[in-house]
Amino acid sequence: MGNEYIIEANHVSKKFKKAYAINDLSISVRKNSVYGLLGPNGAGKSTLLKMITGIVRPTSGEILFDNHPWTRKDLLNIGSLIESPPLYENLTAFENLKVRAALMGTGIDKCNEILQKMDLADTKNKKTSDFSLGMKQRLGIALALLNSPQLLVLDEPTNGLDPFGIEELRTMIRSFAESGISVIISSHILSEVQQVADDIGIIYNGSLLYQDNIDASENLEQLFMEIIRKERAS
Ligand SMILES: Nc1ncnc2c1ncn2[C@@H]1O[C@H](COP(=O)(O)OP(=O)(O)OP(=O)(O)O)[C@@H](O)[C@H]1O
Repeated sequence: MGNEYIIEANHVSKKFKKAYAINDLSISVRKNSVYGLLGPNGAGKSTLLKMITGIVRPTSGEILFDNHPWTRKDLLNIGSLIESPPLYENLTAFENLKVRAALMGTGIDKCNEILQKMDLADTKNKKTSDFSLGMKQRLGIALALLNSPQLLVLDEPTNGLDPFGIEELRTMIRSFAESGISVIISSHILSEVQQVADDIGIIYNGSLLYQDNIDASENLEQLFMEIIRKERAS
């Protein structure tokens, strides 16, 4: 049997000037699972995800990707959508994918397959400047899937989406995990994470306060509030 985890962060810290955004934090993300990263504003979620995707370098500690120390090469196996999707607004969805595919040496067939998978196949000649927010998010994820990653990192992917868009994305995220892609998703919308995640981690002030499996019967809101309140009071 291979290694159980796609990502393990061991005692990772990130200091910006004088303050720690992440402070001695350790998490483990199981393969083929959806991991929900929760925490209030400013908790350090984005900073952690940026370290996993190589945008920010840890000040100390180590991140393992599939049981070896993270290196830039691992980015070939990581797809990410952090902040807004990097789109050429004057191009169509297919053209956006084609540009990225050419850079990565990926074939056109893959672009068509992903357009289909992300429910964008019928956008034809529409420029992405005319896309709805949901379509733009889906195209952002499509771009992240182009290199057939083992890990998909999504930072607040449902921000600004309507309930239909959120539901659609949830179904897609579940299907990724079922097809062998591990997913890390950050959010501060608890109900949304509860419906999609297998495991959750709650971070606050740069530290991990809680990590466990989650199921529908759990009162996540109560758990979250209790954990954060207890920490604030200490
Ligand atoms: N480039 C930077 N320079 C200085 N401080 C930063 C930088 N990036 C993040 N921080 C600080 O690190 C802390 C954590 O920020 P981060 O964006 O990771 O939190 P978050 O949990 O993603 O918050 P939100 O839910 O509001 O997006 C904050 O105090 C933030 O001000």
